[in-house]
This record gives sequence, structure tokens and C-alpha cells, in this order.
Amino acid sequence: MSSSTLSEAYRDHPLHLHHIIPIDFNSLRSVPESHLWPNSDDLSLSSSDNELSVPVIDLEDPKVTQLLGHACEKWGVFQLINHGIPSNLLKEAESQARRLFSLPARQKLKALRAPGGATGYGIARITPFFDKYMWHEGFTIMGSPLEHAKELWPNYNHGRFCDVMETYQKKMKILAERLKKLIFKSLDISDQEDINWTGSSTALQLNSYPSCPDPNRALGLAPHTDTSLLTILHQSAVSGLQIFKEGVGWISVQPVAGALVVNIGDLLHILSNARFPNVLHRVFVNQNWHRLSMAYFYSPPTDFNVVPIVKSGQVSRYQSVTVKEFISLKAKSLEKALSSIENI
Ligand SMILES: O=C(O)CCC(=O)C(=O)O
Ligand SMILES: [Fe+2]
Repeated sequence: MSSSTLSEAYRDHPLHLHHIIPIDFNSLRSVPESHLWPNSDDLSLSSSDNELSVPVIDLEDPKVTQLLGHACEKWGVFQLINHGIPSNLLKEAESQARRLFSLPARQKLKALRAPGGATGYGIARITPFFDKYMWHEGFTIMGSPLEHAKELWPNYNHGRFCDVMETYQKKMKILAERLKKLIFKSLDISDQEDINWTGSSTALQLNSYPSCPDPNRALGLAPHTDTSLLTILHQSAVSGLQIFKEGVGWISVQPVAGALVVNIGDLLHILSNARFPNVLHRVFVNQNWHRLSMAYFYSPPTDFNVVPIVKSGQVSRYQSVTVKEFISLKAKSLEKALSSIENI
């Protein structure tokens, strides 16, 4: 795993501390101005009373390749069941994440992400692109979380956390590569040499959305697409995630017990020559529950050149770009990154 080079990609774009440090949510009785988003209809959950729901796919289904291909093309997101990740691992990872975010604020700050760093405790990387802050705190892991975990639990209580998070990443990697193969098969490109790579760049993002005194005026995560090939998300039983479907609008991704949410990121969108949408998504908060999620981002190694796969008669929608270059473009200009490599 080339986690060090993924860190390098972020080192070139240091953030200000006020774009890293979360507020102490526990100390707040109301939403401060800094976190108060404009009151718009769009922010209220009722904007998603759609009948439609994202497809649920059984990984053991004999027709899984076609089902995946169809979901990737029409939705860019699906819920996966029979994925082979033991339910007790999902439960334990969630409870270890809860243990982390339940620590006192001053303790969590000991594991703060460095300004040019990639791992540790902090707010969402998309924060500098918005006027308001999000009702969210996160913890990013690449491989072993030991260095930060030692700071969080100085009395040697970090062993289990580290073991669980490392096991979780190993299992997720196997699943991500299995999905990648099947999805490529659905694109009919499994035999093309040039889209094979060895190694990968991956990150595990633990997300925490504390219960919020005024959920209609706060936002857990602002609309964004993921800078990954694909993302595998475990969401706790509390709803909040919504995806944007072209021609339909915002649709809630209701938690399905034991299912993992898989979504297409920017890199697979480019690689598929825009056949698969890089689904736009956002997260709502609520008044009663502390919502948690764990996003596993899977991408090719940072020096891999992503070249759109063009079928005969088609034109290439994007210029080719290395993973590292694209991360850099995203860090500089967020959603304009994609249009900056578009062929006109
Ligand atoms: O919490 C969620 O449901 C989604 C998290 C997410 O979009 C992310 O970490 O990029
Ligand atoms: Fe995301």
C-alpha cells in the first residue's frame, strides 16, 4: 500500500488550523453562527420524500456482474449485501469509533491532523470551500493508526482500536478489489493490460455527526463527490446520507442492516469515460442521535495514470491524469477539478 505517497499528495496543500480543529460539540446548547447554514427548503429532510431508493445488490447473485454494471451506470451507488465482511467486525469497528469520538475534546485534539498531514483527528477536507462549518468531526487512518492512538489513549488502551482498524482495512481492501474486478468486467475491459495496477492508495475515514440542537439549520457534510475510484461505506443504523440523482433530486440512503453502501468516486468516473456518475452526496444531522459512519476510500497507486477507456466511435471526455495530480486539483479547486480536465 502506498499510503506514504498518498500522504505526500496532501503535504503539498497544508491547511490552516481553523480548517482542521473541530468545535467541542458537547459544550454547545445551540448551533453557533459559524455552523448555521442559510435556512433553505433544500436543507430540510422533507426535500427527499422520493419513492425511489438506491439498488440493493447481493454479491452472491449469479448475475452480479450485470447488476453491478447497471447500478454503476444508472446510479453510481448501491447497497451491497452478502459482501463477506463479518457483521461482528462491522459492529466492533463502529463501537471502537464511538469510543474514540466519545473522548473529551482536549484528548481528541492530541491526535489532531497536522496542517500538511493526511491522518488523525480533524474536520472535513472540503471545509475551506464553504462559508459555513459542518456538524462533523473525523478521524483518518492509513494503515496503522498507532501513532495517533497512543496519544488518544496514553494508558496503553489503544491496542484493540488499532487491531480492529487494521483488520477492517485489510478486509475492505479485499472487497474493494473484488468489486473493482467485477465492475471492470461489466465495462468489458477486464483483459486490458493498461488498466491493471499493483498496489493501491487507500484511506479509512471515521465520521462522527453529534446530535444537533437545530438539525434543520446545520449540515453534517456538504454536497461532494469522493476523490476515489470507489468508496465502501458502513453507516450506523441512524439515517442521514443522501445522494443526488440526475433528473430526480436528493434521495435518502436508508440504512439496511448489514449492508455496505458502495459509491463511484471521481477516478472511476474518469476511467469509465463518464459512463459511471461520480455520485454527489451529503449528510444530514438529527436532534436525538449521534450518527457514525466509516468510509473506506480505494484508489489506484498515486503515480497511476488514469486514462479514460474509450470505445470505438466515442470521444475521450477527459484528459488523462495521475491519481496524485487529481488529488492536487481537488485540494485546490474541489468540484472544478473535474471540469479542468474536461475535453471541450
Ligand atoms: O457519513 C456518511 O454517510 C458519508 C460520509 C462521506 O461521504 C465521506 O466520508 O466522504
Ligand atoms: Fe463522501
